[in-house]
Amino acid sequence: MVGVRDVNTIPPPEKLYPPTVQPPERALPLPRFIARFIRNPLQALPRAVYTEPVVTYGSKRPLVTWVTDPALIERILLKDVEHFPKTPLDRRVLTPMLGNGILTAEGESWRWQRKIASPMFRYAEILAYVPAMVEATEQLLDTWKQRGHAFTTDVEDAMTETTFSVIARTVLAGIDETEASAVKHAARTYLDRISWEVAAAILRLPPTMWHPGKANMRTSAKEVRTIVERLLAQRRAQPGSGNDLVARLISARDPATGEQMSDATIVDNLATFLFAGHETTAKALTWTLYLLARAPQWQDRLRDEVRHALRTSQRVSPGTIERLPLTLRVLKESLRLYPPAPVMTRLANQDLDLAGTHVPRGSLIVIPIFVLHRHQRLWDDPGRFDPDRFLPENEAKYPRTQFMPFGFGPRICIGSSFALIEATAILATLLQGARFEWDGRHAPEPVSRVTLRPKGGMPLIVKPL
Ligand code: HEM
Repeated sequence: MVGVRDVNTIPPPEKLYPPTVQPPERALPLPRFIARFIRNPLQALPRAVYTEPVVTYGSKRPLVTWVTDPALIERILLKDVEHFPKTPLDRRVLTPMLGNGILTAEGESWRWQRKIASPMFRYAEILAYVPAMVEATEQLLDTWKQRGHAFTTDVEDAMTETTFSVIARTVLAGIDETEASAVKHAARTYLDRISWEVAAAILRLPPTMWHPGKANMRTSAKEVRTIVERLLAQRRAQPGSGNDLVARLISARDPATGEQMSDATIVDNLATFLFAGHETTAKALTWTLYLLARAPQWQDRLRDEVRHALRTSQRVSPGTIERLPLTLRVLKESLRLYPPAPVMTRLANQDLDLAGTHVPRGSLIVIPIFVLHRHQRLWDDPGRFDPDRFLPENEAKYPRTQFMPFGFGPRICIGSSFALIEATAILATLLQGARFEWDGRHAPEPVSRVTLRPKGGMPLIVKPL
């Protein structure tokens, strides 16, 4: 039986095994594999991927090679990185929305863009955005407090609103509400049907092939890019304004040559930051709130930690972030169990051997982060929620590629500091203003749609404090 762990079998919170995907015992025949893949790609991965280092799918020529061995992942993403470029699949699926920005570009173009943008994403620079992150969260808390009583709400929606509001303030100050809501809606529509496009790419069907939602995906991509183009034009007309990422991208120069980004490249990257920068962090917060609602003792400990860290002040500030080690530990355990970007892909650009498995040139390599983080050989009791795995003395024992919610190597997420600071600031602020409780029933299946969504949303009981 493939499905979500039955709610009735979930043990009490001291030993919490939150919902996961039950993999098929054996690899499924192609038609069932594809049908299940379209519903939820994670449900198509056979159990062997959770127990073996390398598993291939496909009889003559593998359609997919799943790799979950930390040493092999390090080889793919770092040591032999030139033999494992990003895939045509990634480009096909993301380019209509993101163009040739940092996430999708390759070679010299990628290197140059990454060099120009990296300084803007340094930890110290991002700390300056903490007030914007706290303000966006306080706005949400205000609307909750106005209700004056406990209520059930979908925290997935609330977190998407909040992280988008942060991105709007820090990446694109000046975006108005109508445009912001159009971008949010378009990003959701684009991701809704993305599994069709991924499945078509795995089967090497032509990019022109029709599938449900294809036209909507195209329209959504166009809509986002038009809004971003208009905003950039506005900012060009008022040079020197603001400290957001648009202003920084406009003025950034290659330190060696003085070269600046073209408008087309700025648009690609703004679309990338809008898209990659809010959905992922929203999902991290959504799953964390679920875990805290299921483990109220952890929720209390975190609330206490925040109170102490705030000292005499009322609000979370840049200085508070580093005083919240327990909060960070819980966030990491949440990122382990529910990695917001659950899958990464690479292309083998030559014939090779991976732990005794022959992988022909042109093979699609998939690093299923979701499975890596729950691999039977790597983790003790992998399905259990246990933030103490990330006590410094425990964390030091894991190879660098055993826990990698942000990827690894030269293409590691440029926004990882942004995401961790933001998730910490938002969570700490939320815990000061509300309590989150579970309704005793909802056990959402994690569904991969580029980001990891909870099936049926994430209704939780919110009690304003
Ligand atoms: C919890 C939140 C986030 C998670 C889990 C996450 C995850 C990832 C992962 C796994 C990759 C590597 C993809 C690959 O190598 O194939 C990546 C790359 C990237 N992420 Fe994030 N991300 C998050 C937040 C952000 C934010 C906030 C931004 C920007 C504001 C961002 C921008 C990017 C960009 C531009 C890349 C491409 C980097 C490159 O190829 O050089 N991400 N992210």
